Amino acid sequence: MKYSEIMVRYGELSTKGKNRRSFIMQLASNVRQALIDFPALKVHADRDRMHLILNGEDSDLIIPKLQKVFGIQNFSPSIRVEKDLEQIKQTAQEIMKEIYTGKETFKVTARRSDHTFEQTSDELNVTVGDAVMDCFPDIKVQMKQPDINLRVEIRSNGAFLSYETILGAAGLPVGTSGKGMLMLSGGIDSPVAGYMAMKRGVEIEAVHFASPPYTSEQALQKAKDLTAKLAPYVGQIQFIEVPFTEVQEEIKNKVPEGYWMTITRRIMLLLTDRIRQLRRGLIILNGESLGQVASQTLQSMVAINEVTSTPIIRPVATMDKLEIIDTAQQIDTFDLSIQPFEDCCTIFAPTQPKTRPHLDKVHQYEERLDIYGLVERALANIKVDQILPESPQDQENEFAELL
Ligand SMILES: Nc1ncnc2c1ncn2[C@@H]1O[C@H](COP(=O)(O)OP(=O)(O)OP(=O)(O)O)[C@@H](O)[C@H]1O
Repeated sequence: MKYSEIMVRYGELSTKGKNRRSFIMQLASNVRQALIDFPALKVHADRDRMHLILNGEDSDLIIPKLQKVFGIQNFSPSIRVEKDLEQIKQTAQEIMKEIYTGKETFKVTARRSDHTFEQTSDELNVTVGDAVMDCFPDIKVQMKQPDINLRVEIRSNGAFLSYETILGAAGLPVGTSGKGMLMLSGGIDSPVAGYMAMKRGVEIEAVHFASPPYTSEQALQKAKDLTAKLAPYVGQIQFIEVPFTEVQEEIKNKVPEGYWMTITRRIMLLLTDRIRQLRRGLIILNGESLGQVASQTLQSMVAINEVTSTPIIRPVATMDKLEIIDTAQQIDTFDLSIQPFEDCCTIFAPTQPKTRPHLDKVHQYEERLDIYGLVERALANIKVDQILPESPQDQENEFAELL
């Protein structure tokens, strides 16, 4: 069906009182960014709804992208016609001819914001309903939960007909809650943590620690590909690659094996916090989940967390692994995450990491390291890349390479 516009209904925005205006502006900007590949499309946001004027752009390509924008409850693609009863009736009939299979019940829901229009909403319900029944005399009308709800809206700039309500991604528009640094490994959990944070409005930047030559180019690429899977929710994500080889070699040479993991994680966190300060983030996010591995016991978390007072949000902390996997599958990161490229933590993993590290020992071993120098050198060599959503073209190319 050739739609002329998509009408967007806001999600939780309605409960946000005074902030409403800035929320709507952020959502409009996120929608524009997500649909940047459709130059003719125009976005008009008003207090209650947002209207995407398609100007000939293809709604089939736009809809999947719009479904990833947080802050949208649902949306309806609609057809615009002149505010003329004959045209409205005819379009209603055309829509029904396309979607009615002989079984569905239906009703018409008319709404009139232009009160100069010749019929009231109730009258329009009857007029359009009769027009449909002229075409399909046996069709059943049902007021409560009909299979097809044919909506007619009379606004100042035309009459709009729609029948579909497509669920949006809900949540809050990304950017309305400030910025957080997401510690992104190549695992299953951290991309899910990033997705969940974005859903609550947090803008994320991905921080990834790489230890070449111990970690491969593919491991780095995997982290970037995971970032590209998260990018459609915002349009683009900054990816910060932190060189971590020197830190890990120093730890391996100077710290007893049982404490490698704790001290590695402390320095990762310290570095992430410095990057956060430099890039004006407010919080740190990671994919830690309670009790999965040695680094994620409560005692370990306390020892690692000691290096900063910055809030660390752990969106998946209390989720079961199966729940996390479920979300990873929904957001299409799972298959990438399980690719077996060695991460910097796996390569330098001690055989028996301390699950209950003692802070006095941690401090004692850290004395052996020039932490200040290690941190400054790593910071001086970070690389920042802008990661864009994977385009359908890239996906085709990847597929072609496999053939
Ligand atoms: N190389 C890395 N770069 C950035 N962050 C990392 C890295 N390794 C671990 N982290 C952070 O520490 C958290 C816990 O790491 P851990 O090694 O226990 O999990 P993982 O299996 O590597 O990854 P995930 O938790 O994402 O499944 C990760 O979720 C991530 O936030």
